[in-house]
Amino acid sequence: MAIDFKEHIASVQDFPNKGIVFRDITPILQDGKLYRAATHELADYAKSRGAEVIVGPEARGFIVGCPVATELGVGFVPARKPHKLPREVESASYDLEYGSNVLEMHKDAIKPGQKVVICDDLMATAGTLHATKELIENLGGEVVGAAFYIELTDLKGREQFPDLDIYSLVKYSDA
Ligand SMILES: O=P(O)(O)OC[C@H]1O[C@H](OP(=O)(O)OP(=O)(O)O)[C@H](O)[C@@H]1O
Ligand SMILES: Nc1ncnc2[nH]cnc12
Repeated sequence: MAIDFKEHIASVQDFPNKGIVFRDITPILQDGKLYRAATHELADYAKSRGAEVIVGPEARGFIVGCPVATELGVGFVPARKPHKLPREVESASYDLEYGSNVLEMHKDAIKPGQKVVICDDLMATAGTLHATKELIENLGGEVVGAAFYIELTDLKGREQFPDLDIYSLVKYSDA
């Protein structure tokens, strides 16, 4: 029977700021069967999109994206918060549901024409997706899909990317 991942996501009112309902995936991660099942779902999706590399934004995108990459036997590229990567970087900034974000990738992280699937735990405003996609495209990669455990549909992130294939395991309409 299909797993209802929503049953295993904790909703925390007013975290980190008043008015935000934080969707916490740690109950999935701490259960080996659930983490593996969620990984398999995203890996099947990424395979169907022809992913040659997985990109994950720091930090939860590492937790979600790394096992997908190893499952498929493709590389993983981190999009990191500023001043963490030691060599020449490409940078992009964007606003979040709370706060703002700058992400960086090594300039040689993506080969021109490489097909990339972005993996992260959650899409809210899609600011992180925007910044990550921009970085990949500036480096010559092709973003062939984006995969999330959770999509907050009221924030209309998906509508900002009419040409991008977006996959999510669960959706919440009350952001
Ligand atoms: O769609 P958006 O509005 O951009 O929000 C989604 C992003 O916010 C969270 O990351 P956060 O920046 O809080 O960092 P973390 O993974 O280090 O907790 C989450 O993991 C996504 O990357
Ligand atoms: N509501 C939310 N819950 C968890 N992570 C988030 N990142 C941005 N918005 C979030």
